[in-house]
Formats: sequence, C-alpha cells, structure tokens
Amino acid sequence: MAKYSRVSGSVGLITLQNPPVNALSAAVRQGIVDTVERALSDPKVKSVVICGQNGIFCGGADIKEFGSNMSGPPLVPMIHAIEAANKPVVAAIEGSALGGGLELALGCHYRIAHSKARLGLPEVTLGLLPAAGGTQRLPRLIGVPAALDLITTGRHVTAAEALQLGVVDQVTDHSTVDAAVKFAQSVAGKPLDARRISTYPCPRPSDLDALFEGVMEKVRQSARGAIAPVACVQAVRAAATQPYTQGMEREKELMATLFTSGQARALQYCFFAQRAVSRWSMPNGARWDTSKPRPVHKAAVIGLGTMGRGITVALAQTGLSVIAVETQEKQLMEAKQAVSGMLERGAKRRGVAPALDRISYSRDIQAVADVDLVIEAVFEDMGLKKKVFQQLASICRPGTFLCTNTSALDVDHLASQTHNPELVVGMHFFAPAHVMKLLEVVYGPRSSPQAVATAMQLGKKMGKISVAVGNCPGFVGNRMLKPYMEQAFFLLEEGATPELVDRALEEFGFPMGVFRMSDLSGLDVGWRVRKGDGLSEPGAPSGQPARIRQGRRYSPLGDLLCEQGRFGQKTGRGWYQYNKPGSRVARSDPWLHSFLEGYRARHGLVARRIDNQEVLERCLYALINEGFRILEDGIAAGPEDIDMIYVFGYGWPRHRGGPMFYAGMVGLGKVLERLEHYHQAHPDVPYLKPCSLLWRLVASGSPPLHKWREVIKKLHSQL
Ligand SMILES: CC(C)(COP(=O)(O)OP(=O)(O)OC[C@H]1O[C@@H](n2cnc3c(N)ncnc32)[C@H](O)[C@@H]1OP(=O)(O)O)[C@@H](O)C(=O)NCCC(=O)NCCSC(=O)/C=C/CCCCCCCCCCCCC(=O)O
Repeated sequence: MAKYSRVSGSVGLITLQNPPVNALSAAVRQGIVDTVERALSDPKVKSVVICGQNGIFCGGADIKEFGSNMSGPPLVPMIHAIEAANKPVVAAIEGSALGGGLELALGCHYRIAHSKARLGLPEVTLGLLPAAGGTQRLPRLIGVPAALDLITTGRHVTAAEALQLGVVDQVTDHSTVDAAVKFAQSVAGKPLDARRISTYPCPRPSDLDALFEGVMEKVRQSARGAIAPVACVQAVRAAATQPYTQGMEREKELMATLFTSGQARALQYCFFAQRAVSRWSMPNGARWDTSKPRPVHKAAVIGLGTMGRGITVALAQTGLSVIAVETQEKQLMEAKQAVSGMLERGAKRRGVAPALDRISYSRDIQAVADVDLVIEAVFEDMGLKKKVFQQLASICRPGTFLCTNTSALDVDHLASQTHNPELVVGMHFFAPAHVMKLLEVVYGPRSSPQAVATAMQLGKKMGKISVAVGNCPGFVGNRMLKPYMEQAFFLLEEGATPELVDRALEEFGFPMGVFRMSDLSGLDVGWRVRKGDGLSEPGAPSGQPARIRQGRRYSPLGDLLCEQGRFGQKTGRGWYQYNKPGSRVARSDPWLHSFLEGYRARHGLVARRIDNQEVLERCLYALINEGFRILEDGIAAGPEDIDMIYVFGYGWPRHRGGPMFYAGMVGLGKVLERLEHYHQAHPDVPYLKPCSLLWRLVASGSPPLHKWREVIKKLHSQL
C-alpha cells in the first residue's frame, strides 16, 4: 500500500507501507501508481516526496512474489511515469534503499538520504540483475566503473559514499522527510529536463573494451559459475554502448534468462533460509520465541591457539570485555601480539579504533571467576577438555555458561564434568573464527533452552550465521564431511588423481576441492581423529586386510601420507607439493602419482577412467545421504539448517543453494537411484546406502523442501 497526504500546503507526500521493509509488492506498486497520479493531477500540489514508513525507504521488489504469478503494475513503466512527471519528485531515503527501492529513487528527480541510510543494488546476490532500469540509470549517473562495482557485487554503500559517488544529492542528520519536503518546496516549478537520468548520455571511458574485458575476467573468476554477475556486466555494457531504450531491452532480455533460472531459485532460497535458521527449535519443543537469552557482558576464552585467538577477536569486536587465558607464557605472548595485530588490521579496514583495551590476558584460569560465559578452545583432546571443564566448574560463579569450541567431541560428556550440565553448549567456530560467518551452536540432551538462546544471540552479535544443532560426533558439518572425504579417497584408489577430483568439485563451484582443502587444514587433523576412532594404526587389529576396518571398506591413503610427514601446506608436501612449507600455491606432485600407482599395484587394484560426473555423484550424494540421516536423527531441525551450515562454513556454492536444496533440484528420485547404483557396486560402503528418510520422501512423491519437515515429523512419530 501507499498512503497519500498533502503537507506544507503544496507537497504531495507518498508513504510506502508494507512492513517490515516496505517491499514493492503488487499492492505497493498499485499504491504508488495511484498516489503519483493523484499528486500530479492535484493543482495545489507543486512537488512530490516519496518516503517509506517506519524509518525504512524500501527493501526492493517483494522477493516472495518471485516464485508466483506476478500481478499488479510492473515496476519499469511505474518508474518511467515518475521520471516523466512534470512536477519534481524527491525520494526521502531513510534506513535502506535497496534493489527496486533504489531503482525507484533513481527514477525520482532528487534523492535526499539520512546519514545512517544504506543504498545498493543487491539483485545479483539473488541471482538477478537490477531490471527496473538500474543497470541503465546508475552508469549514466555515476559512471561505468562505479556502477559496475555496485551492480556486480551488490554491496550496500553508506549515505556518505552515496553522496560522494553522486547517487544522492543531499545527506541529512535530521528528519529526512522534513528535509525532503523543504527541498521539494524549493525546487517546485524549476525545469526538470536535466534531472531525468534516463536522458543522460552514459559517460564512455576511453578504454571501454579493455575495461569490460578486465571486469568480465574478474567477475567470472570470483563468480565460480554463478551467471548473474556475468549478466550484470553485459547489461551495463549495453548502457555504455547503446541508447537508453535499447539498453532497457537488453536489461529485460538478460533478466528473463536469470529470472527463471535454478540459480535464482537457489539464491532466493538462501536469502530466506539464512533468516529462517535464527528461528531455531530443539526436539524437546524449546524454541527461539519462547526462550529468553541472558545478557553477556564479560566473556572468557581458554586456550589461545589459532581458534582461541580468532574467537577472542570476534568477541572483543562485538564490544564485550574478554579475558583471554593461556597457561604457556610463550604462547600467551605470541597470542597477544597476534590478537592485537588482527584487531588493528580489522579496525583499520572498518575505520574505527581497535578494541585492544577490551581484552585482558592471563596465565591463570582463576581469572575467569566472574565472567558471564566461557568459551573453551584448548587442543582437541577429550582428556584435556574434561580437565578444563572440571576446573571451570569449580572456579566460575554459579550461572556461568560454559561453552566448548570442540569440532566433533561429545558436548554432553563435557557437560557431565560440571555441576550444571544445563549451562553447557558447544559453540563450534570455523577458522579463522573472526572471519568465518558460521557458528554451530550444539545442544546436548541436558542443555537448557536459555543456554542455547544465549549462545545464539551472542553469535548474532558477532555477526555470525548461528545454527542450532544436536550433539553427535562431528555435529552436522563435520559429520557430513566424513562420507564426502571417504569417497574422495576411494576414488583415488580406483584410478582418480587429487587434481581430477578437485577440478570436478571446483568446477561445481567449491572454492577448493577436497584435497586442496585437506592440504590447507592439515592432513594430521583427520589422522588424529582416525587414530582416536581406532581406525588408523596402531589401533587396527593385526591380521585384518589393510583396506577393511571395523567391517567396512577403509582407505589408509591419508594415514600413509601422514606417516611420511606429508601434512599438507605446513610441511610443504601433502596431496600436492608446495615451494616451501607454508606456501599456498599447490603444484601437482609426480611423487604422489607414482605413490598411488604403487599403492594400487600392492593391493591388486586396477585403475579405471573416472569422470567428473562420477566424482560429483559419489562425493556429493554420499554427503547428501548423511544430511538426510541427520534430519532423520533430529540433529538438524530442517534442511535449511544443513544448507546454511554448508554455504557459510564449507564453501558450498551459494548459487546451488546448499546440499539439501541441491538434492531437491537434482530430483530426490535421481539421488536415490544413483546412491542405490553405487551402493550395489560398493556394498562394503555403508555411507552409500540410501537412508530411510530419502526412501520415505521419494515414496511420498518427492515433496518440495519446505514440506520435508512434515514427512520427518511423521517418521519420528512412527518410531
Ligand atoms: C537490509 C534489509 C532490507 C533489512 O534488514 P534487517 O532489518 O536485518 O531485516 P531482515 O531480517 O533482513 O528482514 C526482515 C524481514 O523482511 C523480509 N524481507 C526483507 N527484504 C525483503 C524483500 N525485498 N522482499 C520480501 N521480504 C523481504 C525478510 O525475509 C525478513 O522476514 P523473515 O524473517 O524472512 O520472515 C534486508 O532485509 C535486506 O537486505 N533485504 C533484501 C534487499 C534486497 O535484496 N532487495 C532486492 C530485491 S530484488 C529487486 O528489488 C529487484 C528489482 C528489479 C526487479 C524487477 C522485477 C521484474 C520482474 C520481471 C520478470 C521478467 C521475467 C519474465 C520471465 C518470463 O519471460 O516469464
């Protein structure tokens, strides 16, 4: 809807009304068309102001409408009518002017923004382009390079930057509507020809071809297969090389391709899933809206290795007081220096003062006695973590939340070391912890809803996408990684190379294939876990075949590399070779290839040709199958939780929506059929056996993802 009133005698004020973000739904568009017509036909009205209610101008087109038959007046002619008006129209921008919201403002003759407002064309992040004239007006207004930057990245700019770029005409610290009304009065009756952006010539940089080639190359590299950024460049190129009307035709044509694409569906799904995961629930019925978090003012971090340092930075940047504890003097000194460096670099980037004085360092764990919440981040060893939890239980004042940053260990077992297991949750950060967006909040059977709510809220404050998950080995993310990596190892045994597997996964859209990732994070990490699980030597019972452990197929390839000291980048050798330890540029290693040949020969394995499709199906479907098991077990409340964990923590390409969304796109029947096929070929690999939830979903006609929870509920009620 849009409300109309006449203010200050001669200004028609149009207020967009569609909470919470005044998205341009059919009703809002109709409201704008009607009220603009009314203002223009009222002889008492000399100028017009458009604003949004509740301190937000407009969050853009209504994304929820994209999946349905769109009705109501289209945006493009609506904005043209505003631009063509014979009375000045001023946009009063508070809060946000995004996507169609900014395009609406660009159709106005003047734009006045509040100093706290943010503006942008984020359509590319939804798999689209600014198809209400944004790709044609913005370059005409601010030049091609700046427009390309905003449109291809979708980044939001502050009012100050918008003013500098020329997107807005004025910035105010006071009431934006009052300023806009005053301004509208001052320009009433003035000529408007020079204010219609569509009539501007597009500034043509002299090196146009080189500029577009360079941008296209950069965009293709960072897009990892996403098509919208490429289409955005093509649309802006049309603005730079063609008259406005033809540019608009090109914009429409490109949008038509994007609008119905699977990538747009995936990215729009991610937009809503990202918000849905904050509405968490636990199997006992506890929920986000009935559980009250407790405020956290002072927190402590125990253990200042890589993870502890990142967590300390993330907490301090949130404005909390942090006590950082490390018992080893040398480690403590190194950590202090590293943390200060990270804070200083971060503060410089954001143009603020570094939060150095928020942190106090100590070698004595007693220093944490009066904090509200502790995050333990010591070495991943159950014995050591148990000891720390016992100490914390006796040191901390009653009511302190005790959290562990374990990436796979039993949170409930740690809780049992304390007097108040209900105050214990996992807070599983991802490295580097001050940068990575994902936080798994792990509840055990005894964790209280308040502890979960508090950890979730703290995560949000740190700018994380926090996902609440149940307690099981590896939780959600690392549990699903196991079958994925296992398949990659098996593929090497059967004839693939690390390069072949990685290429297939990188072409799919992962920033790094499984072996390059393993080299980066260190092969010894998995080795230690396998040793702990009794899989790797010396735990394996003698006399059993090397490639069978605990009754199932096992590949000792990773263990064999570790035995040679090949831990990945840090040792300069792993699945690839590096110029020197710590170097990041992976090169093929002939040694590894002949090692694989020798290994196959020793075990009587004959290498066969493996193609990209098999790599993707085996690795991804095994991972997805485990995702279904996780849903079946109630470890994740819904597919969105799994998808956001993979998108924000494991590099799953966002334009493919996450593993569970991807399974729906491929077709659950097809995923089931391929898993069955591979399980028949490899009956000693339980991860390839399709799980019962997948069977159940296919039997119920492969319902869309938002209906899976009903099937899961039914399954649980029958158990
Ligand atoms: C910054 C925000 C605006 C606010 O952030 P915050 O305060 O933190 O609040 P949130 O939690 O994010 O949001 C609150 C709730 O609001 C929901 N929301 C937000 N924005 C929208 C929206 N735009 N539409 C619908 N709903 C929205 C959000 O989901 C929350 O609800 P819930 O918790 O999920 O229940 C922030 O919200 C934000 O960044 N929003 C998104 C901004 C954005 O991306 N805007 C761009 C939208 S796309 C657009 O504008 C496109 C314009 C041009 C398109 C022209 C369309 C023409 C179609 C032509 C088709 C031609 C093809 C023909 C094909 C054929 O031939 O058939």
